[in-house]
Amino acid sequence: MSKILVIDDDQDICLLMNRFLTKNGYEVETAISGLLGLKKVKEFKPDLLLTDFKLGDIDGSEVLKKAKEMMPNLPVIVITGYSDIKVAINVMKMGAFDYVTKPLFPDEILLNIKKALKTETVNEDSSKVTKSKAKNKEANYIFGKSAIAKNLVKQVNLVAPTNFSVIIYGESGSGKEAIAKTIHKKSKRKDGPFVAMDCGAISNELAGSELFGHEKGSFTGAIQQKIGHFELANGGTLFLDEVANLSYEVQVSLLRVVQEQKVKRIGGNKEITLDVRILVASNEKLTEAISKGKFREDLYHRFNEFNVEVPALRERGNDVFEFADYFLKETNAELEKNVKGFSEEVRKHLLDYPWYGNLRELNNVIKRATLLTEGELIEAASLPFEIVNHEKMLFSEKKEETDKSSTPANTGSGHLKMAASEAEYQMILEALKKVNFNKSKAAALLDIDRKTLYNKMKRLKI
Ligand SMILES: Nc1ncnc2c1ncn2[C@@H]1O[C@H](COP(=O)(O)OP(=O)(O)OP(=O)(O)O)[C@@H](O)[C@H]1O
Repeated sequence: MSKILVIDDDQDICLLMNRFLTKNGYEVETAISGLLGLKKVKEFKPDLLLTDFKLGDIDGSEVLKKAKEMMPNLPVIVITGYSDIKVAINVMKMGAFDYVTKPLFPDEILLNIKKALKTETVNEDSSKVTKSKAKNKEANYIFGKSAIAKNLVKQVNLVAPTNFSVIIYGESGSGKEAIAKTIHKKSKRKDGPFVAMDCGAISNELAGSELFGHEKGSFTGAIQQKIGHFELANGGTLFLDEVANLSYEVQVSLLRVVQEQKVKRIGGNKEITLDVRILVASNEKLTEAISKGKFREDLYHRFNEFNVEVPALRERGNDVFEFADYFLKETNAELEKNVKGFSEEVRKHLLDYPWYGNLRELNNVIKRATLLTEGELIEAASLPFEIVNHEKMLFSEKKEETDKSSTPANTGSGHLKMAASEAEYQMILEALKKVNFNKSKAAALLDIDRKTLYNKMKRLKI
């Protein structure tokens, strides 16, 4: 029976999740603060951690970091509000398995939990699993038809058959790992292992032994021999995601291993000869990391035999529909549903929204919308408020900025009614944002009843 720890400062959510997950066959523990939660990570040793981001004491990123220090392979799902999508992107960079947005839908959480528990982490015997997963993904890989996508395909096809190291740049969630897998699958090494390591998620102390392995007893805590990722990837490809996060000392050892194509486990004497192709990814330019003193220039030159830019989803134009159809098909299969497509209004939002979290965000939005859809088409009502209203919210943010620099004297004249509506619009939007778009809470904050709030939102087209 898998063990799940739920951390949420809302007692009711803890209670509900406990009941729901227990009913679904999990052993559950809950904690109502970050610090209590961390104590339970140590004692309960969960197989999965589900944590809210906004906790009473420390925040979700702190919980994630500390929990990963204690249990590096623990999958962590973080709960955020949709208005905090940038928070979600950051926790993903820090090694969260996934994020879910509020309001919570138990079925969606269950789906994520099952996926997280099924995904095997790279360890001594998992290189085969990684191999077969890469095969599946390649069959379903969507390239898109936009000019920018065609250019990406050209670059991938060009570099894949060579033995070049490649730096893959791209925003979070844009598909860097998917590109790395594709390069591997199109290379002569395709029958060898593809091993991925997320350098953003791992502490400095552990990064060395994850990469190079260690012998039993080589340091306190090394209770067993560990085979490093280089050895696991021998004969295949090693993908180092967020490579600029490795400490300077680890970078020194990494350079030596890459240059000599030989590795010694920490505390060991035997040299193991390697044949490993290295692909790395970063969402900041490594040249910038060099100028900040975060990344070694010699290592950069080793890796920079070729580089590939994965475009942001917002730059791919109509490709968004191809991805959306693909994610819908996948979700239909997963949920045994038969949602046929998207309404015209939804298609418009898919195209207009800036997708800060790229393909990962699109995938999550489509999953939830599919779950909520009972008819044949996904309608705008199943999309998050922030996506449907993003233009208004952008406008309100811009307006806030201009308002800060304006004085009553220079704001010009206007109609009194318009000014009153505008003020009302701003106050309602602010209140909604403050309470994560919970309408009951927003009504309480504004000291009006829910019905009045609904009417005003309708009139003001919020
Ligand atoms: N071309 C593609 N076709 C279908 N799905 C894709 C494609 N590229 C990426 N995905 C999906 O989008 C999600 C994000 O992709 P991926 O993990 O490769 O992004 P990333 O840039 O490596 O993210 P991060 O910056 O967080 O490491 C994954 O669920 C992946 O399966």
